[in-house]
Amino acid sequence: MGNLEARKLDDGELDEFVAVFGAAFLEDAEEDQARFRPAVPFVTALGAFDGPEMIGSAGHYSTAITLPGGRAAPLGGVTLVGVKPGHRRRGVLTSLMREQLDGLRESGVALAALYASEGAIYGRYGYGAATFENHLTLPSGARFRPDVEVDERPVREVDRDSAMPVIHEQHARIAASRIGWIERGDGAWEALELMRQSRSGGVPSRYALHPEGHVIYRPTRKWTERGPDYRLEITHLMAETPQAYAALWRYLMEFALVREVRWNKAALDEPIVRMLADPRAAEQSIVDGLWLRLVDVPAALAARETGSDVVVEVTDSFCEWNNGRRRLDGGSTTAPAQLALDVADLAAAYLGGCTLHQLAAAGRVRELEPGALSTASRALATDHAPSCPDAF
Ligand SMILES: CC(=O)SCCNC(=O)CCNC(=O)[C@H](O)C(C)(C)COP(=O)(O)OP(=O)(O)OC[C@H]1O[C@@H](n2cnc3c(N)ncnc32)[C@H](O)[C@@H]1OP(=O)(O)O
Repeated sequence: MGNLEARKLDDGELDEFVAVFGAAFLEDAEEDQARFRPAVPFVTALGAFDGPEMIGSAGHYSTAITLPGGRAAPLGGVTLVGVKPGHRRRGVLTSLMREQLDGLRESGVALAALYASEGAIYGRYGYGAATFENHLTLPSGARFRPDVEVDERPVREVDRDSAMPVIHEQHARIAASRIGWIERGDGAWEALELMRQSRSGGVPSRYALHPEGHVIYRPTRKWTERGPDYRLEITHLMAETPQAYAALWRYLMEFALVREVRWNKAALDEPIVRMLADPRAAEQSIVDGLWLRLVDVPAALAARETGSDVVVEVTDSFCEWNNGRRRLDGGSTTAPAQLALDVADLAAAYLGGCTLHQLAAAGRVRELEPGALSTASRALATDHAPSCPDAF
């Protein structure tokens, strides 16, 4: 490899950026343009170059994420990362991560997050798995417990143009109380939706509205010798009350022809599981969701409002400006450290997706002063499991 350089791209380079990302994912060149191009104007696009040839891509959206306590903090939503085949394992991704994290820090963004194509890639850059996704499957017709209250106002199917303004409003209201939810700015929703549609073979979404909630889903139609074997795949389901939530689920579970309802973005503590007369009816499988990076540890801790003065020794080999002792409330200190951990593990516990106790049990947090682990673990724990309904 000649001179490796990673830098911000200008508008004239964006088609090539998409082509590089497409090549990394072994996509068809023309289809890539159609799929991913609409998302590109919303990202800060970086390219890695070997001489004049662009060989790597990485982008990030400027967005915000809801933190425990309800505050929304600016977030770099990292996406479109790829390195062309033939140029891998020579540090190209590392150069892009370097450029991106330096840039985010310079622009004062304390948090970055991404969805990882493979789980072993991003820990080395200080990302920790901060939310988990519950891949949920329910058989059609599964019954609620008798005490579940359903808001009986009707759920109605509407077209996309009628649905989107209502969905935007409901999302904005609900997001403030959901840890891990990402702000949806102008246009970003449409871009994400296009990308998602392309991943599901182009099947268009259907939209069903309740006065206090909505569901976006796609049907898979299948017939067997024994009859219909349809499946509904939820992409978004959100409700402002438990009763509206129950109404949406009942709507989905009473569909004719359908055998199964699936949702790959349910939360770990998704209420539907506890609403069922037979909780075993729900099949659940858990995978990592959003990976989080504390770009600026003191600023990230201050935004999180832990209210804890436990002193942690943070190690960060990729962003060395974060190395050192901090109070959990973000304040600086000269007091001795009570806990020691890597920045990726602090990120894993930051939204409440796992506890410091769980990390310590895996040998990933060291308690330096007796009692400090419990105090700190409680300070970061949350009432609800963080989740993120979006993929980007
Ligand atoms: C947020 C997103 O967009 S996720 C999408 C990520 N993109 C993809 O998965 C597309 C297909 N894959 C690729 O394009 C590339 O293989 C990438 C981007 C994953 C890695 O790019 P590379 O330029 O090969 O990575 P680079 O050479 O900088 O590797 C740095 C380190 O990560 C390791 N690494 C890279 N990829 C992987 C992997 N898939 N699994 C485990 N380790 C990995 C390397 O071994 C290296 O380790 P070392 O520092 O100990 O030697």
